[in-house]
Amino acid sequence: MDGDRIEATVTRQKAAVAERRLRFGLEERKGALAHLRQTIERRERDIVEALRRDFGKPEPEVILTEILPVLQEIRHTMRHLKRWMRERRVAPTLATLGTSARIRPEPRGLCLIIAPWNYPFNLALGPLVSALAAGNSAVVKPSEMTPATSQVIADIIEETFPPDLVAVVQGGREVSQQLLDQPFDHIFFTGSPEVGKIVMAAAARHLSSVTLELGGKSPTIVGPGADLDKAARWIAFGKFVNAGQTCIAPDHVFVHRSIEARFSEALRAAIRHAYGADPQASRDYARIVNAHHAERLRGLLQDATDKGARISFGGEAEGTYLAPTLIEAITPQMDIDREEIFGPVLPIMAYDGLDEVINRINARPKPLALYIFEKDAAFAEEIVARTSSGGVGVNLTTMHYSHAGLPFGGVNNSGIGAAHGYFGFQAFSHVKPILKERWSAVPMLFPPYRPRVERLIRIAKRFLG
Ligand SMILES: NC(=O)c1ccc[n+]([C@@H]2O[C@H](COP(=O)([O-])OP(=O)(O)OC[C@H]3O[C@@H](n4cnc5c(N)ncnc54)[C@H](O)[C@@H]3O)[C@@H](O)[C@H]2O)c1
Repeated sequence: MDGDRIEATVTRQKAAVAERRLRFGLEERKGALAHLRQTIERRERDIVEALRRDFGKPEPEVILTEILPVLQEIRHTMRHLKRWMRERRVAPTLATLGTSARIRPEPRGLCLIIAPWNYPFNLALGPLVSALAAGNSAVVKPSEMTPATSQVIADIIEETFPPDLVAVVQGGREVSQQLLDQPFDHIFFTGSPEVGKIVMAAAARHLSSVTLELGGKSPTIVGPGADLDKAARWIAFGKFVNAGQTCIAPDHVFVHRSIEARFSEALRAAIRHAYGADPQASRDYARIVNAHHAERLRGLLQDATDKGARISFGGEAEGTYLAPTLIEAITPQMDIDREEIFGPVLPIMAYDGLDEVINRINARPKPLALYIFEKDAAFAEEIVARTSSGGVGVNLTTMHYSHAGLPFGGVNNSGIGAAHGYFGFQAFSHVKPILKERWSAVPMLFPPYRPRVERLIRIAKRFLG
């Protein structure tokens, strides 16, 4: 799409924003969400097929990780929207006696949603649910790396919404940057921390508010008292679902030295159980999104093994296939220890004392997720208290994403703001305080400051300050 068409799309939406404030109430928003749900359900086959074409995503995985989360977001939002939209009365404080106060969530207005390629359907339409729930219009920019899915998203939106409410703009970096030149009221970006910084700098030009859902290296700690089979199953799922291309995948594992060998064995068994002896032949194992990323991952493995790391499981690669891979003897000199892996390669590092692990985590940018496996609750509590991360999973991985009542997001390098349910609604709303005068005494303190007024001001300071 060229710059003029982008500008025309944005101008048309902008013109409709003011008028929509009056007529896009609870029923209209619920109607829009119900309509979106119907189109998604009708187009389910096309969605499954597009994701298979884009990166061989197994159908059950498409349903579990792409379609279900969006439908769940719609269901949860429709059920609670009335309450979320309600104005909240606030009791007067002593200083504001004689007034009535309320807080009214209002649409931010014109929103831009930029999505990544790894869950291209879920991460484009999930935020759109929250944007519509909060009464906004939106331009959605899906990822150029998943063209078939981006086209299905465009078709679904065209079928469901007038373009002055929701429009899709397809394209890559240049198109994204042209969009970022426009004066959006809010930008909801999901992607890498590097591009997140570009988005935030662009947002600063218009002082657009931002929600940034970013990535990073999410650590996993397996304590000496962990249920090893359970830990292995959850870690294998979280790491190898979508062939590791998951923002909240365990990036690497710290395992207590006393159980290292047993954990490693349990993890291999869990991988074999999920994907068989030859994962390349499994219909349940996805591919790397494209040749560039497959090459990047092979490069990470090569760099690590050149510098002394040992592949203890997997490692086979062909085209965009990369086997579930376990790698050991990682050192800080290796790229794999610095970069977000974002693929099916899991470094396993033995540790002796918890301080060592916590110091390593705290020396790095704050992760999006942190996982702890241990039966002793105090062990997990200590880690939670001494580290900062977007979210925490105890004795599970990735599932905190699916809890509609929890905020989902990162902290600093892993993100700013939160998504999902009420928190997504809030991200796309401005909470506006409205204070109305009834019989306030404050005008008694207005100038001219005669001695009596000054005395009153001093009394006010004594009693209210
Ligand atoms: N926090 C989350 O919810 C979440 C979810 C999924 C992925 N991620 C993160 O996303 C990253 C992987 O996704 P990706 O590779 O698609 O991310 P990316 O940052 O490369 O791209 C994301 C989007 O930004 C656009 N873009 C790319 N370069 C741009 C530029 N210079 N200027 C403006 N726009 C640009 C792309 O077209 C795409 O639509 C990983 O870091 C992962 O952890 C985070």
